[in-house]
Amino acid sequence: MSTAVSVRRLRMAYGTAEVLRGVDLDIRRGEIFTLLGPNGAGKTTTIEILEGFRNRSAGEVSVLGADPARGGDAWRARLGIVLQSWRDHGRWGVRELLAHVGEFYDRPRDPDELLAALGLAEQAAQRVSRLSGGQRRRLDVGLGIMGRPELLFLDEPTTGFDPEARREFHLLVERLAADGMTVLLTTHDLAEAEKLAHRTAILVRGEIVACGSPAELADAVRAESQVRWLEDGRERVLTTADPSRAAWELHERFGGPVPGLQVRRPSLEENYLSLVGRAA
Ligand SMILES: Nc1ncnc2c1ncn2[C@@H]1O[C@H](COP(=O)(O)OP(=O)(O)OP(=O)(O)O)[C@@H](O)[C@H]1O
Repeated sequence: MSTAVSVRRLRMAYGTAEVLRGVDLDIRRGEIFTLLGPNGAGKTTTIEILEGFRNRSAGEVSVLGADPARGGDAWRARLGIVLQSWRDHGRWGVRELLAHVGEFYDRPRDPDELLAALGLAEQAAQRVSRLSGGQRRRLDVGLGIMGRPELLFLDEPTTGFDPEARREFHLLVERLAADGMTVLLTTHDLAEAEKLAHRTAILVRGEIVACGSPAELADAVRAESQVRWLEDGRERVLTTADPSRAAWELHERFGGPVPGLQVRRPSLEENYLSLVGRAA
């Protein structure tokens, strides 16, 4: 499979503040890739560099075969960019706004087909300012994909969504990827990354601390369990990547059942938080 995005040793500083410290990434065509990390990790900075909106301090970046710092209009037309929110079109009608944006592209989508795919057919004539938050976000995606982009950037697309709106949004992103679009999205939400992404990179303080498929990430993140037991009247705690072996060794040492033995495997969520905490 060919590569949509390749990033090597990407560094970014705002003045003296180092925000990205040597980021490496490869995103394949047709992949849903999530950049996951806490506030201030550098997610928006990374995608702004990939979109060509921000000049990097150092490193090599290729997006759809071009360096974003030198990408021209033809290159930019192959990207779909969904900003955190378009706020300034409230007075437009929903269909009217899509049709208007379509005029900027050579091969725009049909606005009515797109409205149906977005689940917004009933809102076609409504003013943008009257949409709910979830409907608004779906329209934002519609605006981003009107020109049939090869690569879609979504910056924290589901912030503020209720579970139903989130599920519908995920289905929409999955359909787009199934049609061959590459999708790069940022999120704070581990569950979202786990559910939606083919692969996820966890960014903490400008460094990738783990990257892989949900299963690979679970292995990387679910690294440590706690083994507890009672010895000499006190509770002992051992943190280990191999709790079965630790329990077996204790069993050997005690020559039988281990008093008060407990093995606790933290949830992926707890481990993600501890990974984020450790790196910070
Ligand atoms: N234009 C700027 N000038 C100076 N510092 C900036 C600028 N933009 C972002 N930063 C700083 O860079 C760091 C990374 O910000 P960025 O917005 O990339 O993080 P993020 O992971 O997207 O965070 P969030 O999840 O809160 O959106 C933060 O410490 C932020 O304060």
